[in-house]
Order: sequence, then C-alpha cells, then structure tokens
Amino acid sequence: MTVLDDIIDGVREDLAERRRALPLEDVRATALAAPAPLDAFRSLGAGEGGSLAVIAEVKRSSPSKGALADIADPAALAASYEQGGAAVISVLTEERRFGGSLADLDAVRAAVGLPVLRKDFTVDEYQIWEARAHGADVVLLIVAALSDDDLRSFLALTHQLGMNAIVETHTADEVRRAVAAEARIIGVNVRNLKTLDIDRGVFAELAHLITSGTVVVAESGVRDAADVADYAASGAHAVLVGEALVRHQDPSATIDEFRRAGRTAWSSRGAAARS
Ligand SMILES: O=P(O)(O)OC[C@@H](O)[C@@H](O)c1c[nH]c2ccccc12
Repeated sequence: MTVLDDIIDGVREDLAERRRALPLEDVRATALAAPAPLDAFRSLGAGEGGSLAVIAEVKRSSPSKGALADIADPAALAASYEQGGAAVISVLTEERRFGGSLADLDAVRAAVGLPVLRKDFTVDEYQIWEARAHGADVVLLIVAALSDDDLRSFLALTHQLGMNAIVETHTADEVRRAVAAEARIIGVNVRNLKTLDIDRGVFAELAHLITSGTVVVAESGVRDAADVADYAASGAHAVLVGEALVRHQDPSATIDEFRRAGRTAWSSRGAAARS
C-alpha cells in the first residue's frame, strides 16, 4: 500500500460522508448557479510573453512534513499572494493529511479576484461539481490516481463546466497518458506521491515530452529563486509553490522575487534559442 493509496482511502471515506449530507443533484444545482469560472489557462499561458506564472498554495500541513504553518487567516494569506503577483491561488482541501477544507476554499474564493485551484485527490465526478459549487476555476487530476477512462471523463466534465484541470504527472508514462487525454495544462510533480520523495531533476526529464501549446507547470520542491530559475530554464510556464510561501515572513515579496527569477531565466532561454 503506497502513501497515495492510503490518502485516497481517506478521501473516499470523507467523500461518502459529504455525499450523504448533500446529494449530487444539490451540488450540481449550486454549481450551475455559481458565477462563471475564470480562465486559468490564459492566466498561466502569460508565460508565452516571457514571464513565469506563480501558482501560490494555501497549505497547512503535508504528509511528509506534518504542520507547515499556522495559517490563522487563509483569506489574508491568499490576498497577499495576489498582491505579490500570483497568477492562480491553490487551496488544499484534503483534510486528513493536508489539514485543508472546503471552508478554506470558500474563504480564499471570497478574498481574491484570481482563478482558484481546488487542490485535492479527485477520484469522483462529485468533487468536480463540488469544486465549481464552491467557486473554484481549476481542479487537480492526478494521473497516478486515475484510470484512463476516468481521466478522460473528468477532463471532459471540467471543460464542460468552463473550468480547467491541471493534469498531474510524475513519470514519462503518465505524461504520455496526459497528452493522449488532450490535457491543456500538465503539471510535473517532482514529489513522488507513492513514496513522498522529492527529485527536482524529474521536471527537466519530463518537460520536453509535453507537446507545445500545453501549459507546463513545475510542481513542488521550490525552496528559493534559484529553484524557480532552474524550472523556468527547463521549460516551465508556471511553478506551483506551497511550503516556501507559507513558511515565509513576506509571501508577497517572495512571489515577486520568484517571478523576477523566472523572467530572467526565460529571457536567457530565449536568447539561447535564438543564437
Ligand atoms: O510545498 P511544495 O513543495 O511547494 O509543493 C506544493 C505542491 O506542489 C504540492 O502541495 C502538491 C503537488 N501535487 C499535489 C497533490 C496533492 C497534494 C499536494 C500536492
């Protein structure tokens, strides 16, 4: 049993409970009445113009490190992310291992004008409707946790609702599956969710397998501006950062610094390509 299997068992139990309290029909009705989703593909694709997008995450704890930060006011944290120039705000909603909640998502949604990612382990279409009902614009689809059929049908539902999905990969085979499913945004998570080990080199190994026209996101393991520059130089349009931001005194300034590091790496990459 991997860590991922274990997390998903908990996710399914919690999901069964929410479904009993609120049937899919009710969640659907709320989702369809919600304000139209924001276009995260566009916000992230701004990378084409030579800048790197930062997806800034509200993350209370993690299975590998336990409690990361005491986030008393997730809305205020998200507002500081927006002020620093984040393109998208990610909110962990998984409760058991990450300490997140749909209440955190609601608070952040109300506080920012940016696209919001509901970060969870999506194993059922219910969670996609639920994300939309809570005002999310983006969901996470982890290839390692899904069959090809589920990946395709979840992606189709997400797009039908006008939302985007970050399709998360960790191996060459998963990248191939994501590309075959016609994912528009592909994330490479350098953390192996089965073992929780980080290997930053995985990003450069896999990024070049992703077809052009796709937004490429480097996920996890960003400690500082140098890590951001490395990901950008290897082809990231965006980076997804949690721990380094929630632990920092001034998340807003940190995002600004990361964006500048990304821009410099982008322009030298452009220069290398031209010469
Ligand atoms: O805190 P970090 O190392 O900056 O990582 C953020 C994000 O990539 C990580 O939270 C994450 C990536 N994929 C996930 C899937 C589920 C839960 C969490 C994640």
